[in-house]
Amino acid sequence: MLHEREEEEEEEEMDKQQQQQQESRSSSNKKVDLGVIATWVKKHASLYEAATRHPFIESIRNGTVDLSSFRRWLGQDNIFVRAFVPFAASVLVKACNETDDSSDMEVILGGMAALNDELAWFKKEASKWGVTLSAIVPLAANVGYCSFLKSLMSSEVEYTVALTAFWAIEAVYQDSFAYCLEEGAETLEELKETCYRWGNDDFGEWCCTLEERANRRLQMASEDVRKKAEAVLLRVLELEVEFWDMSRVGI
Ligand SMILES: Cc1ncc(CO)c(N)n1
Repeated sequence: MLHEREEEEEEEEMDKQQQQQQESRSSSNKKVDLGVIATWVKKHASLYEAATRHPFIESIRNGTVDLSSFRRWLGQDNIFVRAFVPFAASVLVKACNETDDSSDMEVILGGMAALNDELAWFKKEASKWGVTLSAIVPLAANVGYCSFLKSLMSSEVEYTVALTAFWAIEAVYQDSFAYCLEEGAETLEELKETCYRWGNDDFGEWCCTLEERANRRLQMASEDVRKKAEAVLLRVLELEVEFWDMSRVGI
């Protein structure tokens, strides 16, 4: 009897160990599913949060935003988007030169089509808010960000690195403005169109597709290129924080 009981306990112990091994295998699989970019967003969560939950964005979401801050942001962002167009075009050129996968080109082209509407939207929105776009001078944070974009256009910068920056730039705006459209947000009615411009679900889905394309390239990239891409992601997040800072009055 005692011998049989010991055998049963041994079998139960074996089953338990196999169960634990199975669970650890499936949890490690979950880690693989995260993807390189989501792993970096998790690793640098405080900087990502600083870029996507900035006080300027919080003030839009809770309805307390100073409208002169908003006007300043609008005038500066129009300048940024005009510098972003050639950067996006340079990512498209790198995609055509460096990848065999034509779906990257289609995803990037999709983003560029939106940029065309965006330039027209800034003109309309500026006249709604009495902002004379032609009179706006780029402030220091904007000059710095635009020159960073220009540096990424160099042929020395790998497609995978530029694609990661492209994703980060778009994803910060999508995440920030979607936050202002969430249930319970108190965003002013007259600011909802701006938030919707980047916060809408279609743009959100496009950003996810862009993230998948970037992850695919990052997975197959060398360690050196992955390191450069991570550094560029962090730099974009820092520049986004400085851009929001610049928009607040008196800075
Ligand atoms: C500063 C800045 N970052 C990202 C975007 C997204 O297009 C934008 N319009 N402006």
